Amino acid sequence: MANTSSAVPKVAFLGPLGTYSHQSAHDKFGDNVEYVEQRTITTVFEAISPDIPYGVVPQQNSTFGSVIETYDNLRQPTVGSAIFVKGEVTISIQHCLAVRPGVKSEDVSRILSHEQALGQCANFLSSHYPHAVRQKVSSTAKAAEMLLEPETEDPGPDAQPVGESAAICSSHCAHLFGLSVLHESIQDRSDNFTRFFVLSTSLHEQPPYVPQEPQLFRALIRIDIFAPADGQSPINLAIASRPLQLVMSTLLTTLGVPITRIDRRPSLAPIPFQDVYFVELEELSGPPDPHDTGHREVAYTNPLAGPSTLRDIIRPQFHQNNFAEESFVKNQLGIKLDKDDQICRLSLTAAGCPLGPLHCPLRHTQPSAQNFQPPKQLPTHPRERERLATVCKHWLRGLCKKGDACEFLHEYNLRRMPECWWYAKYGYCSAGDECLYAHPKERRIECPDYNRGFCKLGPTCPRKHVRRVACQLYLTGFCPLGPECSRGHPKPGLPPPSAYDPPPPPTQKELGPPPPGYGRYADFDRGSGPMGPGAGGSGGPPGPRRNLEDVECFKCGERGHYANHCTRKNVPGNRGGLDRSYRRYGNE
Ligand SMILES: O=C(O)C(=O)Cc1ccccc1
Repeated sequence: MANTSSAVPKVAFLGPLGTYSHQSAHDKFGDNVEYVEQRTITTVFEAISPDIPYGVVPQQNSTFGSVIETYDNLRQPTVGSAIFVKGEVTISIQHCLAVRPGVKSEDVSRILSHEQALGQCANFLSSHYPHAVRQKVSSTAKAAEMLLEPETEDPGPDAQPVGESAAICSSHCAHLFGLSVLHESIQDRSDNFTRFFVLSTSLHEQPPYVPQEPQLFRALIRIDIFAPADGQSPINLAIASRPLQLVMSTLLTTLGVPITRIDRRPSLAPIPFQDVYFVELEELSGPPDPHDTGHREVAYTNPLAGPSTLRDIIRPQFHQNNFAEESFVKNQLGIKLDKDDQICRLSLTAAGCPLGPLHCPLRHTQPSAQNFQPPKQLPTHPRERERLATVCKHWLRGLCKKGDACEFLHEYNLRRMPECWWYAKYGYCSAGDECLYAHPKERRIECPDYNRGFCKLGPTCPRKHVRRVACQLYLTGFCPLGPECSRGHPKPGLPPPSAYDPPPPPTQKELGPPPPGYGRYADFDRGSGPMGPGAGGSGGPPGPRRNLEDVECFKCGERGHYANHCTRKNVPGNRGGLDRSYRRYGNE
């Protein structure tokens, strides 16, 4: 049994002797320690100190779930700073119903036990003792002990008989207290296990039990909001107002190790409906065993220390490079650098860090999303490439309907203006250098390759491709018209390099009349070609200027001037001028 020498380490447990906590503590520590019984789980936590450096508390039952009192104590700030979860032990729980010797089952009107034991036997109690009052006490052994206590209060002469009490405890406990067992193995599930935490004042020291080869490593992480003390930054409140569930869900999707358990209790922070989470992580040393009953040697690893991938989750060490120059820049030059904090691993995930860059204590780098875009595929066809480098002529007039989908540039860029229509068509533009549109010099000469029969550049060739029917005379040997011939005279030999040179700027004489429809000359360009007067110069070849005496004003109907020079502004009719519809359709 317990070693009473004061030199041996002490282990606090939920007493009195005979509890499952006592049994589990003994399973773990054996006879090499002194056991110090405590009245409640809370007092076990309180007892842990340099004098009593270890404790054992029930934590989770396979049937009834978490031991609330333990988790409530795990919320305390001392846990994680002065008290650490250092190990665990799992035992099988077999309850019995014990009574004072001589008490029969029909006399039982009250059943005492720890709330966990009452919960694990709930079905049995409902079916066998439906009318018995269930009373929670601090432990199973305490319940057994209470059966032996004399009635303290005098019930008075008129009081009804209260009946007999029974206790749910282990058979060993019943035997210890000299009780009779009415029913054995009364828990609702035959496979009923409870895990106990081994608490220690030291995170690093091995507790006084023989360490076995651990089969897995676990870590318990508490995620909480700490209440802002007076004078503290209001940032804590800001964090508090953020739902911690978000942190949790992000953690779940981000952590690379299995989360074996999550518990949640109301936070100790004075914020309504704020919870504290306990996340249990597991680092498997081998593949998980599907027939695993949970009885494996477990070592608790400090997630912040030691060679463990768990540490990387809590304090990720990646991306952190300290260069020698940094200290020189900071200390010698006194230049402020970016925060030296670790980079927040959550911020690098797709879900992002729920605390945001303002409230997260770690560094949030913000690489541009552009960095992760695949490079934009340039069109392969040279003509398409040329388009990408050309301002959209429709956009320039505010008429492009394609918006972002337009393959031309939507920006003012004088270097990338589209080609001047007049220049492209006629090889000159009367606006000359004033013209905002592009005047590619090559456009003014005919493509010597095309004239020979084939230009490999096709439509992308900057020079003019003028289609001509080959001159039959020339092909058969001699054309008397020579260069004046309007038909093609394809040369068999390679053109000289000078044939590709842009021509010298045209002289005023060469320019001739301005192209049809161009600006201020537009009125004079309405040639009397096949489309008749007023057909417009756009697209048509420049015709000879009309004699003004032949021109009839569209507005007033008089001859001698165009409508834009009409002085009779108030004449009614079409577009403010005369109604001349009768002329077209007759006078009816
Ligand atoms: O009361 C005890 O004996 C305890 O150790 C707590 C407990 C109760 C029921 C199952 C497991 C642990």
